Amino acid sequence: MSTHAWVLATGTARLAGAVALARTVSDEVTVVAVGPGPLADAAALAGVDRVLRAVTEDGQPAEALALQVAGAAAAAAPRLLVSTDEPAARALLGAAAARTGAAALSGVLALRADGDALVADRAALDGAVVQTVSTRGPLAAQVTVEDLTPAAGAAAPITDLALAGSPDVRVVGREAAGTGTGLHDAARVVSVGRGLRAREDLALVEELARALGAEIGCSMPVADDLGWVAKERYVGRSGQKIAPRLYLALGISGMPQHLEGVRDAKVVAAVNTDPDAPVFRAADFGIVGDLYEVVPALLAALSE
Ligand SMILES: Cc1cc2nc3c(=O)[nH]c(=O)nc-3n(C[C@H](O)[C@H](O)[C@H](O)COP(=O)(O)OP(=O)(O)OC[C@H]3O[C@@H](n4cnc5c(N)ncnc54)[C@H](O)[C@@H]3O)c2cc1C
Repeated sequence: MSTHAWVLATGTARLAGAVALARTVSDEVTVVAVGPGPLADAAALAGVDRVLRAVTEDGQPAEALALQVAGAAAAAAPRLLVSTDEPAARALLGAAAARTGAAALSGVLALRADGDALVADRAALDGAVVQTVSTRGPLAAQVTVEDLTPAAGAAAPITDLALAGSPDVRVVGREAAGTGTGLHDAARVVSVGRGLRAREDLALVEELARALGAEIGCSMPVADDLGWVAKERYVGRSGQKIAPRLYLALGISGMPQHLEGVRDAKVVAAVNTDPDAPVFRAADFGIVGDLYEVVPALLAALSE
């Protein structure tokens, strides 16, 4: 099956991975680069056949062009539309899916052709299940991929995407968000999950963080459901994406949504009582054990 794909890009993070995934079922892959002008130049190096450039005006968020990009998608009618997990790219994908009538799927891990159908494997139920979804119609896939370094090659040609109008939407203010957690600059992060039994036990984790000169992070439920740690500190797909030199996960199961936040960490270490916890598959170092025993032992070792 020959399938023309459009990859909607508002940044370059994981773009080459998204292009490579689109290519598994497509002979021709076009990146639609929606953002400041230089984005298209970077996208042209992502292993793509051509780039359509939709330049945002000064201070205009990429999502402001969602209807215009969706209109262009409807005119080109690609069989496959793809975005990474970047929030702005997902907004563009949703608009394009609605306009083109494509079936929208999130968390797509792999694609293949089966006769005239496109078949997607996608993560469901918090990543506990991989669903296989098939469609004979157009597909709009938000893909969950690793970052790739594209093979060196010539830059793809860039042409301007003709857009009907430019919406009057501008960023009119900008200030640092949240409480300035320091997570983004931290060389070390000690992060805690639902393996922690009580709020007061956070003191133990904080003591370890102090001893390591680390910032505190957590899984989503610890911040969102339990409210034990500030929401600005939860790590993952819908939380903070961080790149410390050391990420120490204490009592965190390691669901894909959490691990997406530490894809760029240099070293991931995990402590979990369950030897089959998914976190160990992503960890460079792991201790199968009770954090209530391992953390005091680490503190004792650090004080020696
Ligand atoms: C759309 C969507 C977006 C999401 N975004 C995020 C996100 O951004 N960030 C995020 O974190 N989650 C996110 N989630 C939720 C995610 O799927 C998981 O549910 C969540 O990460 C689980 O948190 P946890 O690991 O702390 O808890 P659990 O999954 O309950 O794991 C607790 C772990 O602690 C271990 N444990 C228990 N006791 C001990 C002990 N004494 N010592 C050591 N280990 C122990 C257990 O073996 C278990 O592995 C999202 C989910 C969805 C659907």
